[in-house]
Amino acid sequence: MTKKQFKAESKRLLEMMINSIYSQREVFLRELISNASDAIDKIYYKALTDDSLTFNKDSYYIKITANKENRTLTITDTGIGMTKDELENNLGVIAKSGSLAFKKENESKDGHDIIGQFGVGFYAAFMVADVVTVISKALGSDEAYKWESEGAEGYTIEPHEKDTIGTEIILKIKESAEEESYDEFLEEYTLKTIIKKYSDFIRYPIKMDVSGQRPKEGTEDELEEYTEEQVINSMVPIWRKNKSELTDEDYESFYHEKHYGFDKPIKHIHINVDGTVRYNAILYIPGQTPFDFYSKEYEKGLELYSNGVLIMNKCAELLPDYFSFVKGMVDSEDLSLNISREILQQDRQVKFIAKNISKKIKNELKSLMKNDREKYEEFYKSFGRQLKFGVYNDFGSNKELLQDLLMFYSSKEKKLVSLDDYVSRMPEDQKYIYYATGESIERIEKLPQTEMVSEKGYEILYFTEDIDEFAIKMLMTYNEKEFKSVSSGDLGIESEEDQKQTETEQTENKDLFDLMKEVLAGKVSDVKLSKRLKSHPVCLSTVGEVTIEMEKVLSAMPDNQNVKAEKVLEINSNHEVFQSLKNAFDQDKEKVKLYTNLLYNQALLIEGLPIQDPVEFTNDMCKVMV
Ligand SMILES: Nc1ncnc2c1ncn2[C@@H]1O[C@H](COP(=O)(O)OP(=O)(O)OP(=O)(O)O)[C@@H](O)[C@H]1O
Repeated sequence: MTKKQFKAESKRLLEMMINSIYSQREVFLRELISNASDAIDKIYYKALTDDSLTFNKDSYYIKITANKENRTLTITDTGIGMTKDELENNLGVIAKSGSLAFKKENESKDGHDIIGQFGVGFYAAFMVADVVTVISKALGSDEAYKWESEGAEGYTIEPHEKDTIGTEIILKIKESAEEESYDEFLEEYTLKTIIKKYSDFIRYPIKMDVSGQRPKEGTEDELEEYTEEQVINSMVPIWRKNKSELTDEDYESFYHEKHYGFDKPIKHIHINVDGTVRYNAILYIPGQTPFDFYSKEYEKGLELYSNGVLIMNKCAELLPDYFSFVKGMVDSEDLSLNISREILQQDRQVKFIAKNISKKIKNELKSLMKNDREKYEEFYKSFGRQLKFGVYNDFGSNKELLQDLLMFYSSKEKKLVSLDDYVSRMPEDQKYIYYATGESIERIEKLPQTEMVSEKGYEILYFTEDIDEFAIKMLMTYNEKEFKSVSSGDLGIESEEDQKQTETEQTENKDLFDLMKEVLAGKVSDVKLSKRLKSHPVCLSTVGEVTIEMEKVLSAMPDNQNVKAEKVLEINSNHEVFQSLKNAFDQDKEKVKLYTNLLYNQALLIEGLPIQDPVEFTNDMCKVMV
């Protein structure tokens, strides 16, 4: 059986190419500049093996010239040029990439990597031009040729005059129609912006005649128009430079130039990886929280370059959510791009890079915490919350990675401490990592529940953010030490003797407590004596997973599921109030009810919880007074 070749309707194919590959028209310039850069690179490669050729970088350039009157935009390069055959084969055959073939023949050895690979970029010119004219003279040839096409209808090739080696591409820019304007592609400002955006790091100068006004010599206040040739691109990407050549100021200016932020970054991280997937990255930890950081509008991501050409403004896949504050860029030669160079067809390499980057950021933050605590605290104030969310999210799958970066306010140190700081100085007899939750440090300091733990000399971590307790619940332990809320039923501190005594007193007063429980039915699950309280008469503790702070957070959520903490009212057996309760129980049961309600409401207030019936509470207070 003979195999038949597929045929393509080339006219339709070209139309499809022109209209459906790129989502933004402006990338036509990126494609043509990349081709010009490839063409110069090819001379460079040839010079490596051909002694008769010398490659003097300074004599190679790309020039962009706009002519508003004729509506032409010309891209001139001093690259390798094309012979008649090459014009036919490369520009006359869709999806034929002379550059890819060249690349295969000349394996890249030193980072000069050819950009073109699909053989389609050139046709992007037809998105903005009615007619495309290519005049080219190939290296080593005496003849030049003109290739011309109006798009789908085909093309012509004829001999042409051209003195120098290289290629000139003349685009006859489309007339603007009602809703579609093409005029901007003849505007100096727009062209400059597009060049800066996509082709800033093309390694050859991209020149343009730029006009402006300047004070006229010999006059006081007269201005004169001038036009001068300027190089628009920065050329050498800072990320390809040697770290030792770069100063902090260099990194800072790059941060500002790229508009990553207006602030002064806390830290930069420069990564050069030459492994299975080669990439360079410059990452920044911003100095200030972006104003929209904790809102839905904030978009995370890093700039993604392939060989110095911008592919994506914000590649979200490169950053995990917990490091979403990181700014910067990644450049890799090893990305699998799709033909529009816009989205990645398979993101194996991106995943690999993302994983590496994450590890690197973590290590850098860890060393910042160790070596420059003050700076780390500054960072933590801005983005610590995001790290805690990171511990909590995704069912805690990143907790191992992030736990060392967490910090909380310490009751003893009166400043932020890490979990490692805490655990490493725990006394031998201390079983748990204690924490207390509340709205503010001042409020927590006054919590009755902290009394016993503090008296024992143990350090307490203060949790003042909504997310804190949730993150810690996800963590469960740190260095095999369990976390314990000072409000939890069993603090693991009470001596056996104390416990026995409490149990005895509890049994002796069983009827009193039963009555109090009856009064508070549905509000608390138990009423009991407490040894944790020193000077305060009452407090609330909780049983089970949901704590009072968690209840508060959950009830403030839009999809409030009415989750309640199981509360226990604890009474200080050494407080005079307990004696009053006992007396009331013997003499006047109504008074027990009154006192019980008062004490319960007081406990709620201490916890920052609302009182169900404030009027009744104030009436009860009055009853005690009169
Ligand atoms: N300015 C130029 N100088 C020399 N050769 C060129 C020039 N522009 C295009 N070519 C040749 O034409 C071929 C096709 O260009 P085109 O832009 O369509 O694809 P590409 O650059 O190979 O791949 P991609 O679609 O990935 O950009 C190139 O591979 C190159 O051989």
